[in-house]
Amino acid sequence: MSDRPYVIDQLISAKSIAARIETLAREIETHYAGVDKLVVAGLLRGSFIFIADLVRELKLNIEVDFIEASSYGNAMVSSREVRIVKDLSGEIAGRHVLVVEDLVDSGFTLSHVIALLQARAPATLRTIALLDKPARREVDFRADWIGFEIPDEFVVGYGIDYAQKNRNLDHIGKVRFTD
Ligand SMILES: O=P(O)(O)OC[C@H]1O[C@H](OP(=O)(O)OP(=O)(O)O)[C@H](O)[C@@H]1O
Ligand SMILES: Nc1nc2[nH]cnc2c(=O)[nH]1
Ligand SMILES: [Mg+2]
Repeated sequence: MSDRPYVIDQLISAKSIAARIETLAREIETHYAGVDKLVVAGLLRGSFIFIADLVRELKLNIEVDFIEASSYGNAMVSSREVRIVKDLSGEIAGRHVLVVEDLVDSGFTLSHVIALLQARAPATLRTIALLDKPARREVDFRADWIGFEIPDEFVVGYGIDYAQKNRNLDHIGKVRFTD
């Protein structure tokens, strides 16, 4: 698959992402006003740029943790088997947890991770996803905060890869095959 020639067309600019994150950060600050500490847990690898930008906008007392899940490998469709590659480093029982994800597509990844974390009895557990592709949903799942709803396109950039490439683009693009 990944040896097919392709180009990347811009879908969401770096400026639009930054503006949207500012708005989301204010909503999250309002939601957690009065909470003394929040665990912000990023889902690796795709969310690494989003979480870095989001936490720098949040004027809250936070801790950062990561969990790594993978279900796509180098493919463009979900294997439907979500592998936990790395667990959170810290305990979350009784704590307020916000899970940060780059993209909800079929919904398998985030719903699996949320079920796993919910079983650890956090005080609250919420989710934020930069991108939502509702047309592709296979399990009933909606993040609590969403950056952008996008059409059914295979996207890359701003942390998101195609066969491990393009994560370093500063914007979101869509893959267009040229063969
Ligand atoms: O809603 P879903 O259909 O489950 O798809 C979304 C997930 O797929 C991608 O992760 P991937 O498994 O490719 O791993 P990565 O984050 O390490 O790139 C993306 O980062 C989301 O985590
Ligand atoms: N790179 C990439 N990975 C995904 N995983 C689920 N949907 C997508 C997508 O649109 N792009
Ligand atoms: Mg991911």
